[in-house]
Amino acid sequence: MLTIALAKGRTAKDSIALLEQAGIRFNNFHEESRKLIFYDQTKQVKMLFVKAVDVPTYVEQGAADLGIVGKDNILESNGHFYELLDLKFGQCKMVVAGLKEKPLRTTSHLTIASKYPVIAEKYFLEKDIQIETIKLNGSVELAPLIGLSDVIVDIVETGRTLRENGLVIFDEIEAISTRLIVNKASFALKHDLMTPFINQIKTVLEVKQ
Ligand SMILES: Nc1ncnc2c1ncn2[C@@H]1O[C@H](COP(=O)(O)OP(=O)(O)OP(=O)(O)O)[C@@H](O)[C@H]1O
Ligand SMILES: O=P(O)(O)OC[C@H]1O[C@H](OP(=O)(O)OP(=O)(O)O)[C@H](O)[C@@H]1O
Repeated sequence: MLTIALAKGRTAKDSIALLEQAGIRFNNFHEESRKLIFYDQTKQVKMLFVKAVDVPTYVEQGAADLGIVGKDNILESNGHFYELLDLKFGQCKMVVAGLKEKPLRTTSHLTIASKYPVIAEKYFLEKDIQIETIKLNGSVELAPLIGLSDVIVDIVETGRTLRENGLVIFDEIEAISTRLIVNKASFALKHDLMTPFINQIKTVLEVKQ
């Protein structure tokens, strides 16, 4: 059997739809269910329905053979696993943003608010800019408005949240989308099960292009 950790939340519907198109349909699955484990009709695939940020941990630890999760959480986890496929949904970008009347000063010490401290620190370290990171868990755009931080590192999709709070993008760090990740040992040891599974998903993605 293959175990797949699937991110709850925003991308869950698209993840389930993609697996269905690939012929993997989970019994009794609906997003409002409080169940956390689902089996496909053939009992070949077990799905763990987990918080997006935890998917890399499940896969790295081998609690799941595969994971479906955003590139943002992959980068933030610094995890050791294979990233096999770009599933092309959940598209957005990771940016540095701030108040338009307070442009980014790269010469002095900066305070960054973010849900993604690892990504933020890596970005500014590569630019040789000293930063202090304030970890927030949501509503990150508030931080520069109330003087909690100079800038933010966060996801932008439509740009509406930035716009409605008078913030602008200073730099784009990385394009984000949902990816298929695989535990390294499972990739070797469960190759016979894994290969058809991955190929089915690849075929769906090719048809969509
Ligand atoms: N506008 C967006 N905002 C946030 N994430 C987005 C957006 N568009 C696509 N995504 C992707 O969807 C994934 C899941 O987002 P979601 O908001 O459900 O998770 P989350 O940040 O863990 O939520 P929460 O902390 O509120 O539970 C993100 O990791 C990202 O890859
Ligand atoms: O560019 P937009 O389309 O406005 O989307 C971007 C917003 O969406 C996400 O927040 P989310 O909705 O997950 O809420 P949160 O603030 O609780 O993280 C992200 O952190 C931005 O705030």
